[in-house]
Amino acid sequence: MTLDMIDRRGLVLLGCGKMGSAMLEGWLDKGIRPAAVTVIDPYPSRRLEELAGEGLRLNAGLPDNPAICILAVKPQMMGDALPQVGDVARGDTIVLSIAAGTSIGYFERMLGDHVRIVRAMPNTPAAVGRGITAITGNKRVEDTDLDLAEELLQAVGQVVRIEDEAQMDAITGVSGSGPAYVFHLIETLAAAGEAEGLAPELALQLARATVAGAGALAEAAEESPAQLRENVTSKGGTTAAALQILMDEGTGLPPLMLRAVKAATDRSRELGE
Ligand SMILES: NC(=O)c1ccc[n+]([C@@H]2O[C@H](COP(=O)([O-])OP(=O)(O)OC[C@H]3O[C@@H](n4cnc5c(N)ncnc54)[C@H](OP(=O)(O)O)[C@@H]3O)[C@@H](O)[C@H]2O)c1
Ligand code: PRO
Repeated sequence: MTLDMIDRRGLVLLGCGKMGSAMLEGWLDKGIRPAAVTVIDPYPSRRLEELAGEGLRLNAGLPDNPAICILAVKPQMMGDALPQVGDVARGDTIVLSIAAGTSIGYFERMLGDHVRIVRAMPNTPAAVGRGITAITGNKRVEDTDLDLAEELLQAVGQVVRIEDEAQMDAITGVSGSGPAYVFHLIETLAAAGEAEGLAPELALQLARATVAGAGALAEAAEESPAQLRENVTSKGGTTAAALQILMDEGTGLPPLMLRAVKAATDRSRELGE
């Protein structure tokens, strides 16, 4: 129903890079027609040009009062890019920003505090419909607006609603940036396999399938991640030998992950200053 309404009134996407294009593919998959989408991006990808051949409006004028306008440019580019969609502030279009660190207050100052603003933090597994996005809105946003944003974002994965915008920084540090930590885990697990004598392609295949399989099991199983870890760990066996290093309170993953997530969270706060 909601996606029908978006399809009818139109969706504007400002910035269609890694995150914008990941979400766009999900929306097209869910049945939003290319003709309902307007993309503004100075250097469109080949894929966007292909979609323009199917009716997507590329760097064209804005539709009259679109249902939603998604802001997906880098935080540092937002000030330059935003005037291109300033007209959406005249209607009742929902403005949904996915920019890290950039506060609702910033958009209220730039567009006016009468505008319905939703701030969201998605992640790139959205490209395969397995993202998770946190959302929150300003005072102008009504429940039905959040329902619309939620339905749109559910097209690319799970959605959680939060009350306190300040939590967005930590959410960015955990799930927004988190896929990169997991990809780095794959890289380092494969490199460690190579160091133990495995061929590079085999090491990468093992590491990739192990992380993907463990992730799927963690999501599907009723047991906690701690229990699933214990299920792998035989007393006096190989996993216990590795976990002694990985779980070391002083030098293992716990202090390292604390520092990494804190660095991302702090950077999100800085971007908002
Ligand atoms: N990537 C992620 O995992 C992720 C996750 C959550 C949130 N985010 C947020 O999503 C936003 C986009 O990140 P991204 O990783 O997708 O970056 P990106 O790949 O650089 O995408 C941004 C896009 O905006 C375009 N752009 C630059 N200036 C513009 C302008 N004036 N008007 C319209 N478009 C313009 C860029 O074009 P050029 O490349 O030609 O400059 C690029 O295609 C950021 O605010 C980021 O904080 C990203
Ligand atoms: N990518 C963006 C960044 O690195 C925001 C979360 C993931 O700033």
